[in-house]
Amino acid sequence: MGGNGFSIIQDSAVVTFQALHDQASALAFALPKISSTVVTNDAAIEFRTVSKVAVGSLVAWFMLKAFKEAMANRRLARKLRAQGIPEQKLQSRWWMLGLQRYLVGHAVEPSPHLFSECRASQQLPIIHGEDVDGWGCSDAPKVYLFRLFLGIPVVVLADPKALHAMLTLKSYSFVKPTNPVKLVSNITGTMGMLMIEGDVHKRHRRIANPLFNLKALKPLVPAILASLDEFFALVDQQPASTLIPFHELSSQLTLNAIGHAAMGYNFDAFNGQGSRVTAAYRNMLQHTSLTPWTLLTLQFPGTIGKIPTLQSHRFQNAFKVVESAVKDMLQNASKHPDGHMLIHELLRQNEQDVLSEYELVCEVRSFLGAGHETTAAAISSLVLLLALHPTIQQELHDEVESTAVALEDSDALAKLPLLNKVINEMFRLYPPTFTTYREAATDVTLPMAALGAIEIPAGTRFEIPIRAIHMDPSIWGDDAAMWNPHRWDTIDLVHGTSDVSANRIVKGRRQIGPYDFMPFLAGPRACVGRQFALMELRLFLAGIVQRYTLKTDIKSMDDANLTCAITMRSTNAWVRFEQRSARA
Ligand code: HEM
Repeated sequence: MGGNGFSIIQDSAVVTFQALHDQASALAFALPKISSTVVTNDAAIEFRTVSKVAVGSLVAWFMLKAFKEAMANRRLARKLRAQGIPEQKLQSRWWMLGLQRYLVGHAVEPSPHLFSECRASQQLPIIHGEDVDGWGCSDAPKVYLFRLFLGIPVVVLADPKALHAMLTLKSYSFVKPTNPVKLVSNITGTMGMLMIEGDVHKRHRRIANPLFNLKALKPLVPAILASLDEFFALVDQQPASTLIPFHELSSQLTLNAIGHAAMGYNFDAFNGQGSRVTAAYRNMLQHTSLTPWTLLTLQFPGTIGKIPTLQSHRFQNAFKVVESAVKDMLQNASKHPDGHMLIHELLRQNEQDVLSEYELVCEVRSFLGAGHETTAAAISSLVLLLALHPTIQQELHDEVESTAVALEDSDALAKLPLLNKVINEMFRLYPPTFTTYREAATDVTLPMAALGAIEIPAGTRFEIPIRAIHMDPSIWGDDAAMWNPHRWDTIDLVHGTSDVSANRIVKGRRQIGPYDFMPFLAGPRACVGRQFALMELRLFLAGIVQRYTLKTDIKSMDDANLTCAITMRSTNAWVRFEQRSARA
């Protein structure tokens, strides 16, 4: 769409909007006069007039506001484009003069950005310059922008140098944007680490970091294994040929595990409806799925967000149940000052009351929320992938058996090479956190490998397309889309430097930088629970392949029905768990 075309539209639209607004304002001023004179004559006519004026004023006010916002977004996008950031082309050409871009962005198109599944395969070509103006595949700057409603520009950023600046060097200059944060705060409360920024975040992180070092985590192993045993007991009740919906059971397994290991709490998730808190969690997670209604409530919290629905009523109830259970957990933990669960360590670290009672509640809710769905998604993908790759599954079984590692020995498990490669390769292609978002808190300069220093105005939104980066052939080679744990035989994870692309292959080994592989993100806001998650996944996976042969009827991960809300996960992980000893 040419710039002139838009100017014409803009000018005539300004006139129209302004006229509407003026008319509405004039009518609104006239309103008292109209009411006083007409009241005795014809009440019905008066009511109709008043209603029309009220509705007209409201529409005019709303349109003017929307128009102003669309214009501000247009100016921002223009500023970004002027510095070389390309814009994704609109697919559809049927809206006059490209007005679509300024009203609904890419929302009405088959676009990688709203409801489409897990995005990477659609985002990748654009990162490489397809469907953007002026760039070819080889010299594409690994950054582009697309539009949301009212033309809000969102910069999709895969440039490692810029990611280094955004996530590490200037991490507090980029905050989490309001809408995704609101969605997550439904689960974690407003003062958990995922939500907070700046000095408040630093204060929380100082208290939380020691909870997740290896010394503090080791005592949790027996509790995690107890949850695995509960899972085994459940599976062993079924005939070996039963297909088990592991996409559901994985959530119950990880909820029990984090309950036992971190909070000393029994969620009893395998037991039918489970405890009230388990049911409440289920309700709350439903509330965070990205339905069009949820998106509208997030976009317009003061109006649509306030409309009471059955779902919001259920959510409020669930919220109260979880809140009061977490308070009980904290109260019980305070009676055992020498306890060795995460919650005891949290209270010990907070002896000086650095965190208020509400902040503590939010942190516990964050650990429960952030710690169970992500790990459930990961173990669900792992089990399905092994069922789909019987040779790797057998190799892994042999590794666990031949080294005779006791599951209790988390240090020895951490050293099993294939176990770690299988987990890494799952995180590469099926990262539970498949994408994340940031917003510039202030005007800030962002260095980019291909474009130099870019001036970023405050309020600019960013998407970090984690999964697309993990699938980029220019990073991982031509077989990037293939699930192959043995690729890690010749990979070096390079730390501390942002860009290794110039020297990608060194002595036959592929160099992967910290911003090429980010299942837990990077920098000061990377996942605090990373070591806990890895320990849990190693225990689960080693325990499961030691005991069972995994089989499935689906043919590939394409049939796994990956869905994306806060996490990306399979909703079709039907797997047979055949006991190895029973088979022999
Ligand atoms: C497979 C499992 C997990 C994955 C893939 C994962 C991934 C992530 C990612 C990508 C982030 C950064 C999000 C962002 O800033 O945009 C994050 C943050 C966080 N994660 Fe995890 N996570 C996992 C498990 C856990 C566990 C087990 C816990 C706690 C018990 C946890 C607690 C947190 C917290 C509190 C944050 C916020 C950190 C901060 O902002 O300082 N996560 N996680």
